[in-house]
Amino acid sequence: MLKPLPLDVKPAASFRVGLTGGIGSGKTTVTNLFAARGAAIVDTDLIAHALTAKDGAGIAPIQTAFGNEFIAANGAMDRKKMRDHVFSDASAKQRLEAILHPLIRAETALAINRARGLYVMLAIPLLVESGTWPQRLTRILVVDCDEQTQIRRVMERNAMTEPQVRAIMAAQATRQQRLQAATDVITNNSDIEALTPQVERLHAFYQSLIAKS
Ligand SMILES: CC(C)(COP(=O)(O)OP(=O)(O)OC[C@H]1O[C@@H](n2cnc3c(N)ncnc32)[C@H](O)[C@@H]1O)[C@@H](O)C(=O)NCCC(=O)NCCS
Ligand SMILES: Nc1ncnc2c1ncn2[C@@H]1O[C@H](COP(=O)(O)OP(=O)(O)OP(=O)(O)O)[C@@H](O)[C@H]1O
Repeated sequence: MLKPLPLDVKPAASFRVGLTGGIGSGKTTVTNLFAARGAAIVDTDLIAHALTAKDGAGIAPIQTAFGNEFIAANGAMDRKKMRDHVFSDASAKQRLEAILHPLIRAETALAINRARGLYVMLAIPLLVESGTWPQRLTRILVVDCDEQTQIRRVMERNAMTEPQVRAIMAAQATRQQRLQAATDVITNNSDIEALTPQVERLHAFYQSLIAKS
């Protein structure tokens, strides 16, 4: 039985876990398990989605830079169309990132200030790729997954082909680069049940580090 969540607790400001992993490695699945144990999750993918939803701050600059065809009828960014575009055109990806990354950083800073829980866990897909995140984090937790499993899970979830998934993976750090940057690793090659003991061990470890600090 899990203890009631410490929802009103201001987290230890200096203790920040950055969680990363390749596309489909299981970041969301793992952060949900930490959230259930009282960690405050700030998920930069969710922030990026909100910025590109109808009336999000990213919509007007994206419309100007990419044209109306990248805005869906409901006013949100057409995600599938943009995904196909940016992962086959590196300069388009750079233009999209130049619009969204400063907005994501600003919203992330606000979300960290609002966060309540035992500690803050920041889910950042491009943590290793970014020059700035690693030095702002206390721990770097990598969700590691072998490439075939990663590809299979994304193909199943997003109805994508293997070349499409591989094009996204090619735009990301390699598995090796992520593992080199890691202070902690969760392996997600088998079933969801295999994640729980790994999460519980690290959650206890993080709390012990906070208690000592
Ligand atoms: C390219 C877009 C349109 C694809 O949308 P889609 O709904 O298919 O994917 P979603 O946003 O849920 O992201 C899923 C995963 O794709 C990968 N990914 C997304 N953006 C990037 C990127 N710029 N470079 C490499 N991988 C990326 C990450 O592994 C991420 O977890 C979208 O991801 C986007 O707007 N990206 C730019 C913002 C960004 O860099 N986000 C990631 C870091 S917060
Ligand atoms: N251990 C597992 N067993 C079975 N399915 C899993 C497991 N871990 C994750 N999945 C499934 O694989 C897919 C990808 O997982 P998840 O969304 O957690 O990854 P992610 O790293 O957050 O993805 P993205 O990079 O696209 O944001 C999801 O459909 C999820 O339900």
